[in-house]
Amino acid sequence: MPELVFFSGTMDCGKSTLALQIEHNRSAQGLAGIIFTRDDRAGEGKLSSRLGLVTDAVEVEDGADLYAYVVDHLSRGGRADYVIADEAQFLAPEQIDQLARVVDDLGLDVFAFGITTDFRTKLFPGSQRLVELADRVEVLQVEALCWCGARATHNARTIGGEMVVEGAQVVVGDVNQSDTIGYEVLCRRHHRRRMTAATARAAALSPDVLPVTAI
Ligand SMILES: Nc1ncnc2c1ncn2[C@@H]1O[C@H](COP(=O)(O)OP(=O)(O)O)[C@@H](O)[C@H]1O
Ligand SMILES: Cc1cn([C@H]2C[C@H](O)[C@@H](COP(=O)(O)O)O2)c(=O)[nH]c1=O
Repeated sequence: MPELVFFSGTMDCGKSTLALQIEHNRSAQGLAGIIFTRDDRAGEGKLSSRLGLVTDAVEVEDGADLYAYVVDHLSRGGRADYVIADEAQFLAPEQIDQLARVVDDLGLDVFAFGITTDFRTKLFPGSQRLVELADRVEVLQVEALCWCGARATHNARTIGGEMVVEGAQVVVGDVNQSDTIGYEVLCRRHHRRRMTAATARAAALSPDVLPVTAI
C-alpha cells in the first residue's frame, strides 16, 4: 500500500541526508522520483544535506498545486514512482492535502521531511497537517544533542548565541551561526530556561557562581 510518511525531528538530525539516501536507493533500482523542496539553505531548487550532498529539486512556490504538478508530469509522459518533499514544514496545509491525494489517487509513496515545531515550540502549519494526515510519523534515529548531552527535542533561534523568543516564524538559517541569526537544538529543560551553549558557558564563568572559599 502506498503511504504518506512524515520523517520528523529537530534541525540537524539528518532528515535531508535520509531524503537523499531514499532518492539514491530508489533511483539506483531504476525508479524515478519527483523531489519537492522549499527554501533550502543551499538555494532555490536544491535539496542539500550538511554532509555535503545536494540534488536538484522542484522549488514549491506559494499556491502551487502539488497534486496537479504530479498529474501534469505524468500526462506529459514523465515518470514518477514516488515523491519526496523536504523542508515540508514550509508547505501550506493545502499542499500537504495535495500530497495525501498523490498517495490515495495516484498510488505513489510520498516521503515528507521536516521539523515539527518552530523556535517558540509551536507547530508549523504544514507539519501540523502532516501529523494529522500521515500514515506514519517517523522520528529519526540519529539523535541531535543538546549542549548538556541530553537528546535535543527543540529548536532555539539565537542572535549572538542568545536565545530569542520573538520574531517571524520563518527565517531560513543554520546551526552554528554565532554572529548572526542562527539556530541551536536544545533539550526541553534548557529550551524552557532559554539556556544555550553560550549562555551556559557565560554562567559557568560568572563570578556569581564561582565557589566561595572561606578566609
Ligand atoms: N562533518 C560531519 N561528519 C559526520 N557527520 C556529519 C558532519 N556534519 C554533519 N553531519 C551529520 O549530518 C547531520 C545533519 O544532516 P542534515 O541532513 O543536514 O540534517 P537536517 O536535514 O535534519 O537538518 C548531523 O546531525 C550529523 O549527524
Ligand atoms: C526552528 C526554525 C527553523 N526555521 C528554518 C531554519 C532552516 O532554514 C529550516 C530547517 O532546516 P533543517 O534542514 O531542518 O536544518 O527551518 C525557521 O524558519 N523557523 C524556525 O522557527
